[in-house]
Order: sequence, then structure tokens, then C-alpha cells
Amino acid sequence: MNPVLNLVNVTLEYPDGDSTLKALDAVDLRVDAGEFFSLVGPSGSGKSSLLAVAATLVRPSSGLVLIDGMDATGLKDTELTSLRREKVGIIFQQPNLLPSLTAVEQLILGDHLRGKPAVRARKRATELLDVVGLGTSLNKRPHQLSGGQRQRVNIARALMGQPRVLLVDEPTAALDHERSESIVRLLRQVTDEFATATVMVTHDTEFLPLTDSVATMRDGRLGLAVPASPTSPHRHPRLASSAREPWRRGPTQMSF
Ligand SMILES: Nc1ncnc2c1ncn2[C@@H]1O[C@H](COP(=O)(O)OP(=O)(O)OP(=O)(O)O)[C@@H](O)[C@H]1O
Repeated sequence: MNPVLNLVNVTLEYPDGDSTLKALDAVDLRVDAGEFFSLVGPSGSGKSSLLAVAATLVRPSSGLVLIDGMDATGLKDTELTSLRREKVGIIFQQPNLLPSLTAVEQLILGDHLRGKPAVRARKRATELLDVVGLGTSLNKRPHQLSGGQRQRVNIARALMGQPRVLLVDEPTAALDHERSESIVRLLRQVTDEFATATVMVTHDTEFLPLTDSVATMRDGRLGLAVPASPTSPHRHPRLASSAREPWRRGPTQMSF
């Protein structure tokens, strides 16, 4: 199977005084349709940089970024914007909803900016809000919703463009334990239902078993992806059997 998101030998350098800092250092990443991939690592290790490059918001210094088979690194800025709108959904830690718009309008606005017809947008927005458990809150404004509900609107909004890739940055950082778990469960559900290649940056290692695979970033380098739990090996035909069962090789392999 061809990966939906494929980063090949990606390096991202920033000027750092007289030298350069490698925010990403020869990163390879493959995420398939319907795979929920989590990314962990210490602060400053390059997780946000990886998401930004995968989202085509930042061009890598070298390497390839392939989305649904298309090489984003060879595209002009306008083409890149189209690719991002068509193929990529981004969910940031803070929902950044517009205070004056209802939940359904938050979603329609995104589609309007994509130039899609309004009638279909309302139908899809209503369906998606139902999927994320907000079918009875379509006309509520952000201040009438809880933090968890606002994050659900954020997730539904990211799905409006029918993305193939879903990039999620610390979705539970502002939520309590119960709401955090329900948000990660929702991301699991939408990854399955819409077959997105989902990458989630998280500090919440507790919820990793809800995902399929996990890799650790350190100093811009991405470690080997391993199954996130003994019960999530089913999506790893490409991994060798020893990699599929890392818990058999002792705890050091699973140190997040
Ligand atoms: N725009 C930038 N200009 C210069 N250096 C940057 C820039 N963005 C990130 N960096 C540096 O790149 C490295 C990786 O940063 P990045 O934000 O990707 O890490 P992170 O793992 O997401 O950290 P955190 O968990 O704290 O968000 C850090 O050393 C950071 O200081």
C-alpha cells in the first residue's frame, strides 16, 4: 500500500547565530490511510516542525514531502495552497473558533473559503457535527460550549475539506483527563471512519494505546515507529514481526 503521507529524508534548518540548527534531521515517515500515528518527544525536539512540514506550511531545506502521492516540495505556493486545502486537515491545540459564529457556521466558513457551494456545505457541516457528538449543538456559539465541545467543533471543521491527512497538535493540552480521553477516542473514530492518515503530537502517553503506532523525536531525529500497544498491531504489514511486538524486547524499546 502507498502511504498517504510520506516524508523522505526531510531536513529543516533554521539559522542559529553563525551556524544552523537542524529542527528536522533526515526524517522518514510513512502513514497509511486509516492509520493513527502518534508522535512524542521532549520540548524542542522538532514535533511541531514535523507537523508544519507535513502540513506544507513550511518548506523543508531538503527531502521530499509526498501527500497522496504528490510531491509537495516541487509545487509553487498557489499549488501548495490548493493541495493543503484539498488534502490536509489541521487541528491545533487551541480551537481558535470565531466568537460570533455558531458551530455549524464555523464549518461552513472553511468550505466557503475553499469555494464550495453553501447548500452542500451546510448539509456536510450538520453531518460532521453529528459525527463528533454535537448534533444537538449546531447553533451554539463558542462561549456556550465546553472546552471539549469546542475541540470537537475544531475536529469537525478540519474534516470539512475531506482531508486525506489529519495533523493534530496537542489536542488535549487544555482539557481534563476525561475530556482528553474522549477527544483521542474521537480522533480514533474519525481516522477509522474517514480513513485519514492521522498524525497526533501528544504528551499524553496514557492514551497512546488508542493509536496504532508511535515514534519518538529527539534532536530533530525521528525514531523507529512501533505499534502503540500490544493490541494495536493490525495495521503494520510493513513492519518486521520483531518491530510489531516491541514489548517482547524489553521496556527500553518503549520508553516514550
Ligand atoms: N521559526 C523558527 N526559527 C528558528 N528556530 C526554530 C523555529 N521554529 C522552531 N525552531 C527551533 O527548532 C527546534 C524544534 O522546535 P519545535 O517547535 O519543532 O519542537 P517541539 O518538539 O514541537 O517543541 P514543543 O514540544 O516545545 O512545542 C527547537 O530548537 C526550536 O527552537
